[in-house]
Amino acid sequence: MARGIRYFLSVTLKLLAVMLASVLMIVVTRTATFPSYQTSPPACEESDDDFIPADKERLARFTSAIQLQTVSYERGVGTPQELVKFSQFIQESFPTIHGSPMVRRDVVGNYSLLYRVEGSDASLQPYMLASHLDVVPVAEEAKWVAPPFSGELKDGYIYGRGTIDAKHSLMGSLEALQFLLSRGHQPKRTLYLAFGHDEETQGHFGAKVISEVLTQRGEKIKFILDEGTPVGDGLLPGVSKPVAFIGVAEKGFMTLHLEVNEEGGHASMPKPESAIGILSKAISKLENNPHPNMFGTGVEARMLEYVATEMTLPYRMLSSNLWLFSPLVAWVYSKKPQTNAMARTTTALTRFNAGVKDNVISPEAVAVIDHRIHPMSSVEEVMEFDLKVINDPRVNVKVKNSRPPAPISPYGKDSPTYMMLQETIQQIYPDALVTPTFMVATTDTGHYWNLSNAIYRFSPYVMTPSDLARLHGVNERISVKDYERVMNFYYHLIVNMDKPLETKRHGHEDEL
Ligand SMILES: CCCCCCCC/C=C\CCCCCCCC(=O)N[C@@H](Cc1c[nH]c2ccccc12)C(=O)O
Ligand SMILES: [Zn+2]
Ligand SMILES: [Zn+2]
Repeated sequence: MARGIRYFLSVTLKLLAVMLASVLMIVVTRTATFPSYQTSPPACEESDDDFIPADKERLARFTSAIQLQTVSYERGVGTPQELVKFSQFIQESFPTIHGSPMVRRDVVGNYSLLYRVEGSDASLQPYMLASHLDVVPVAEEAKWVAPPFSGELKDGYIYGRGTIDAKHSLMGSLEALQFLLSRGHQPKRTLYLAFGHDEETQGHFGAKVISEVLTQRGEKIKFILDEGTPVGDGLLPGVSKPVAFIGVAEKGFMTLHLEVNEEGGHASMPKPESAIGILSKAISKLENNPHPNMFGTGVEARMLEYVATEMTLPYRMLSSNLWLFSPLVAWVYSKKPQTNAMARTTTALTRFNAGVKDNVISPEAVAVIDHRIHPMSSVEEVMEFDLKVINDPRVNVKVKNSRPPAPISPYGKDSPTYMMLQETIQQIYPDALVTPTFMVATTDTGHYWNLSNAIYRFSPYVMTPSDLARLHGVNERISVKDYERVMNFYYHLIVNMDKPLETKRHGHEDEL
């Protein structure tokens, strides 16, 4: 009997050792031979005629754009006079665009702007460059090193609300178009510039109406590029080179209104549970029971694989073997808010209101939860999860607003449009790696799904970890060098869109 057990143990141990050795071999082989998704940057053909300098005039125009306080506060509550002034400012600042017979300008939804630049080849599908006119309000003004609506130049940076969100792309695309038109260039492919006026409050009166106008015109758009993820410097652990993140998808969202109604009364005779207590327990349960970590099931895994060969060895090993290490990477990602946002549906408690007086038991308590839904989950799944966690019929849960995660746009070598975007980025950032990702925040593109199946979100400026807090925060700024890159990025993009979207290099024909 003892011999039998010994024999069984020794066979089991040998089997385990063989399995371990095989796993190790697979890990080592995959790490050593993992394919590179990076392409070398296109040859540089740039001449002086082919470059938009951030000269005095262009910088002055950008400063003026920042000085107009086009703030959006709440849904439907913006700054109409400033938006009108901004519109006039754009008309005066870009006379070549506005005087061109190729350009049609429409004011949509009272303040949003839609430009159509007629291409010479009507058989080609138009494409669209999007941005927005509005900005978020300023808080903590005293902490700014320059007034937030000054557009002041300080140590090589332009400071002000809107510099990276998103007047850089609005002004940069207009500068590029003006530069091209003033050189007598007519694009082959028709292009739209779409500037919503209320993106910061979800675009219900801007982008949504732009989308309706284009739908009425029967327009199908080849691809859409909106504001989005930047060129990260130090944002991705294990990569020392800059990484340009192209947002090929976007999380969904669900805003929940939670309400508890109980009997109020005199504070001297409380019941064991109050409306405030019941609601507090419910939201505390939600905070303590995060939605499942879904890392590895979506684009975030591809993001790591795209840069795997460029990572330092430990990260390279993990990223080229996600079949094995996904749970470990998922755990690491869950440790920091900005990476956790990529791993799961997040739960943010954004509002909590109750009570009117110190000695009155409040009959009512309300809270708002802002969920951002992982691209591989759904509105329904999130709701079901929350109700199970709360598990209390006294808590009334209502959906205020929701949007499912965005469809995933084509990416990689099979998508000529994505590859054109990648090459354009490399023309401006030759040292950067390029990788697909998804946006954890939402953009106006949520209103454009019916117009195109190829929607990308990218902002061509560099962002370091310490810059993350500037977005919607204090001391928002862009370097002069980056603003110059923004203008030249759009310039190259417009030029590249006139070349066949092919092709030999990637083995695909353009289907229009
Ligand atoms: C490992 C990391 C890799 C990726 C790094 C990426 C870093 C991210 C850096 C920059 C992203 C820039 C995003 C800019 C766009 C922001 C758009 C935005 O803020 N939209 C709002 C829309 C909104 C307004 N009210 C509501 C209510 C409910 C849902 C949405 C909104 C937003 O998403 O909050
Ligand atoms: Zn924005
Ligand atoms: Zn914003």
